[in-house]
Amino acid sequence: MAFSATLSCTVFFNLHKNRSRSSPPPHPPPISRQELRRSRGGSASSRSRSGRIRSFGAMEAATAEVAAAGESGGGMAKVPHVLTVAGSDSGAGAGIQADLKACAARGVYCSTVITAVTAQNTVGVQGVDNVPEEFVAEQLESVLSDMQVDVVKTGMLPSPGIVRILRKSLNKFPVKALVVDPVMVSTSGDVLAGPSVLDVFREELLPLADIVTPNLKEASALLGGRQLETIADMHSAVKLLHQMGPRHVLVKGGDLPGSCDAVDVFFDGERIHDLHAPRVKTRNTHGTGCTLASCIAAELAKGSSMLPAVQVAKRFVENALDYSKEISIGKGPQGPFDHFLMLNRKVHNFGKKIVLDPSDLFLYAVTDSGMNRKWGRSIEDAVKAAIEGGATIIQLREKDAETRNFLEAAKSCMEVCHSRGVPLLINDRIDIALACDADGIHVGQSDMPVRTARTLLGPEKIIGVSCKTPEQAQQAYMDGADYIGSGGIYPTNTKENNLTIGLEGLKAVCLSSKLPVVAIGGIGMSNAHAVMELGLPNLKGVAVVSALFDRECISTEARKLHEVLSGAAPEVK
Ligand SMILES: Cc1ncc(COP(=O)(O)OP(=O)(O)O)c(N)n1
Ligand SMILES: Cc1nc(C(=O)O)sc1CCOP(=O)(O)O
Ligand SMILES: [Mg+2]
Repeated sequence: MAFSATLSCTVFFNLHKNRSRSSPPPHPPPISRQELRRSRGGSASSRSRSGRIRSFGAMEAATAEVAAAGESGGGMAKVPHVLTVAGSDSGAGAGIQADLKACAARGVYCSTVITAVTAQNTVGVQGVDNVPEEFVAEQLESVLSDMQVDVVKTGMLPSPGIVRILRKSLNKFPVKALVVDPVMVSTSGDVLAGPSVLDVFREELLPLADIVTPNLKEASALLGGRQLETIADMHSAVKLLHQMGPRHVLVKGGDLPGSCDAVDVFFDGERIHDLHAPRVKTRNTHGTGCTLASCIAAELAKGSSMLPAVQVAKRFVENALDYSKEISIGKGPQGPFDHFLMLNRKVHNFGKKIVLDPSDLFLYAVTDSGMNRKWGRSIEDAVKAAIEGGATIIQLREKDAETRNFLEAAKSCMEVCHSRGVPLLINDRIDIALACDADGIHVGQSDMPVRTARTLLGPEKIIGVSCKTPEQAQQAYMDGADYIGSGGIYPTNTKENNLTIGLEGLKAVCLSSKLPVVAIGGIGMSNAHAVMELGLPNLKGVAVVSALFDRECISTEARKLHEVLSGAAPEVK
């Protein structure tokens, strides 16, 4: 493997070195089979007519090595692979860049054949430079001759010649599916493929397509300027487009006037499906067409059939738009969205606090639904009062709450906590933590294992784990927990059948782990000082339930406890 990687880099470097943007060399014909054969067995590189060095010998050797490893069952797995044949968008919202991001987000490898380079931003398209047709052919040959492409997805095909070249390549190197996004006009209204392309597009490409995905304007152009203003018009359009040869048609109704849903119409040659989705209100829609088509291609590459592929792709785009509503890139009317935001919300962070500061454990307030009910308080009001009194971190421990109520309360508490700069953790329920985008969770020894929780939550979330023994404390560190909750320090009525480990047990846990520790169980005004007096460097605070929430005035109790912990006031008996 390492050997092939070295050779591949050499090939890239040699080609790259010899291509200067300022003085483009005359383009040589695509690599011929003969040329490849000539170079076999000979030197590791050969000089083409343009003077560029091509390391065909090296490339062949590398290919042979990989093929041999595959044949010998060397544990190599075929990765689903989409090749996008499209234009580059310098603003990276659409085109090749959107295709790469969409495929990566869907877990599919994406190679690229660039047909044109656009100078583009959120305002519009400032310039277009088509890649010479021979060089589009060369890119196609390079990828398709080597890389086991499953699905080809097309975007901007700016000249009839490029469409013909693509058709020839597809005849030479058949793939499982062809997804055609007939990009003609950019979202800003700039023309990316003129009327001269339309005929050859209809005649040469659509008959090969497994699906074509025009928006209303593109469908209208393909149908000779037919007016498409209603869903009934879209129904006629899909049938007419189907007669041009593609096996499936998806006409996207995003621009349909007066509809509150985004309705796309799908036709498989037999049945029409109206695919409804709620319209996401956002400025960040640049690149949705490219992304949708790439996601369809990605799902097909994974082995999906067409309708499920379209449905998954639609949901992905909706989700990405929804998650990206708040982002602002560029000054123009239409911004790009973020394909990875739903995976990496915390990377963006939007100014929120994300990692645990050990001093956050100082006065750790853990809620209890029974106590709030008893005192007639909402969880949100209880949390507000605890923070007002000085709580430094909140855990929602709602053992008997119904899921939907818990989630709604958790969302409100997130607002309360974040507006006050206090982290919010969820006890036990990773589903709730994910759904409300909490700062993390607290798990016990019989809850979800820390490693699994980490995989689900990602590297930025806080994970606390309960430990009663030194062994558990060592394991918590190895599993990647952020802190330890250790108890019960004293007997408690809040948690049934809880083992009391005492101050000695707490000391043993603290000494056997490098993690910050918070003490819990039966702690209140009368004994908090004794706990902190142990003076262990990683003992960072106390966690309390009843001492705050089973009292008449939560904020007053929190304030008094804070003072005791700070050593600013004498112990209250
Ligand atoms: C800070 C803190 N420490 C310990 C616990 C107890 O968690 P667990 O052992 O999972 O028990 P339950 O709270 O789920 O009953 C905690 N919640 N918080
Ligand atoms: C939730 C919890 N965990 C404990 C442990 O020992 O791990 S003791 C406990 C209950 C703590 O409630 P109070 O502050 O009312 O005693
Ligand atoms: Mg638990």
